[in-house]
Amino acid sequence: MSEMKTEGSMRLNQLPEWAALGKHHEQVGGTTLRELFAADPDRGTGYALRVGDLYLDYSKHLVTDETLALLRELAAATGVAELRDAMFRGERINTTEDRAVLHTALRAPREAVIEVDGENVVPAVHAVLDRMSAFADKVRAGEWTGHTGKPVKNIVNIGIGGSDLGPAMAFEALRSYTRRDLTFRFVSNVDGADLHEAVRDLDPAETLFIVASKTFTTIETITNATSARDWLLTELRAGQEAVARHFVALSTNAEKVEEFGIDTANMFEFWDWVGGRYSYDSAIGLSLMIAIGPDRFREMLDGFHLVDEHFRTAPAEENAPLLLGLLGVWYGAFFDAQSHAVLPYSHYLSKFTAYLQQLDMESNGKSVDRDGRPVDWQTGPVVWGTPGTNGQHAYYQLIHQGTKFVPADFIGFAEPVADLLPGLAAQHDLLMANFFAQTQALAFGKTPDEVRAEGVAEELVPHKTFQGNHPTTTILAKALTPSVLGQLIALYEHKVFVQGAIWNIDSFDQWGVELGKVLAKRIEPVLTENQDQGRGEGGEQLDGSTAALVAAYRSLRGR
Ligand SMILES: O=P(O)(O)OC[C@H]1O[C@H](O)[C@H](O)[C@@H](O)[C@@H]1O
Repeated sequence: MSEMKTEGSMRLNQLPEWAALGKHHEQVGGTTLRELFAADPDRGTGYALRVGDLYLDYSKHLVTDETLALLRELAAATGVAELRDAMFRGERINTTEDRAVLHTALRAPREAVIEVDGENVVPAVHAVLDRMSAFADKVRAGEWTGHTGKPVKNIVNIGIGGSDLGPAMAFEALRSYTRRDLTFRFVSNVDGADLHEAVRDLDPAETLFIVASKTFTTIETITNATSARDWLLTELRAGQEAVARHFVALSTNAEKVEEFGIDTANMFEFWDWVGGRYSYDSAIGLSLMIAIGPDRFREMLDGFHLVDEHFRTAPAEENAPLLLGLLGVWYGAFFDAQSHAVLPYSHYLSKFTAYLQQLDMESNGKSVDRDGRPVDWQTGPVVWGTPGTNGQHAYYQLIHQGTKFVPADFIGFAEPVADLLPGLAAQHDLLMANFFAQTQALAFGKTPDEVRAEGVAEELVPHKTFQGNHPTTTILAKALTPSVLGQLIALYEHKVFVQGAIWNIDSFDQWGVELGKVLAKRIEPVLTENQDQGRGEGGEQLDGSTAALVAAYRSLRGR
């Protein structure tokens, strides 16, 4: 780490490369996309990249060749490539937790050698994948039976954050590849309603709970898992001995798994160098593997690996994660963009943006640099969005005509999924026509003169004018396959990495989630016990607002 360029050295906004971008922005920041396309009619093909199965169009961005060159110089000056190489080498680049960051090892081929503290981790990765495969095959074959001897048919993943969003998102994304005769549910919220709705119509004798938690200390997950165990044992009128057939664990913490009562023979392991939000291609993906089968799961891993290799080796000019990362830095720093929309035109990607929220916002929602100094530049954006075309009839209005500047990614597929009901595939062109039309409208808008030419009354002209100039990336692939999903996720993982490297923040810790956890623990007894309402667990005075809210809650509950 000591050779990292930015550590302890010049701050991002003191770099000459930063100043050069600022000056460049003053010169070209007002240039419109209409002007850029008029100046270069080949922009549509020139500003595009192919990575694996992904076609990535970045022509509708407010950049010129010079902007891109300056941004790449910034990446060079901030040591993005050096930090990337350090990550792939297994160095402890997560400095605040003193950990390596090696989600890329989870999809490395069997013969690869990646060392952490002198030990090659790849054999262990594949050993777990093999165990997962054997288990998934058993469940899929109806050979994994419950306590009463019935084959398991319902799989309920209990986890939260990275131990939920990844498998839940990928299950949804790859639904057409899943075993439709098995039922999959994902429980995350500590609100009992979540587990209630997940199990109320299930036969416990046919239900397998997968308790997914990296730490196995997360209160929501342990609470839900305990309730699930109580439900199962009560319903089956069985004792502790039934647990082994109905509960498996995905974790890095064997001790806690055992403490919970799950036999470590039924535990699928991963490692502290896998961050929660980077973990669904680890053992955390077991529910997905059962759903789509080990072969499809491995295809997905190959998709991830393909983009890992691209990120590691492609020259800066053609490096897609680098490009996407730099574009976000450009808009955050010089256009004051506060948010970034991700708008998939696939219903199967309905959880994709929620997944990216954790990936991006938990990684780059930081305000001190790697040396603990406050940053005085924008870091991670608010990531948001839902699948098209639904958003078009809801919040796109604000993107088109509001006062906010919202760069957006549009993700679409040339083909509908294979198993749609007869006739429904014909709707795909309509979906995609919307997909193309939206980025067109966002980029080029409609001028007042164009509105007038349509005979619109003068007083309505300002209302019907579209300012345009809203930048978008379009990502197009032939179909949403397991490999393509892996490629997409790796693309975003590395984009987030690039931005964190440039902003000089630790993208791999998440201290910001801790305070709320601690306070919830202190407040809980005040809600449930006959305790002085104004005081927390330790007898400390609660702040006025919280004390009043607790009093209102207790009164509503008759306590
Ligand atoms: O997998 P677990 O250890 O249960 O953690 C689940 C989640 O909760 C934590 O609070 C972190 O904010 C997340 O990064 C993590 O994915």
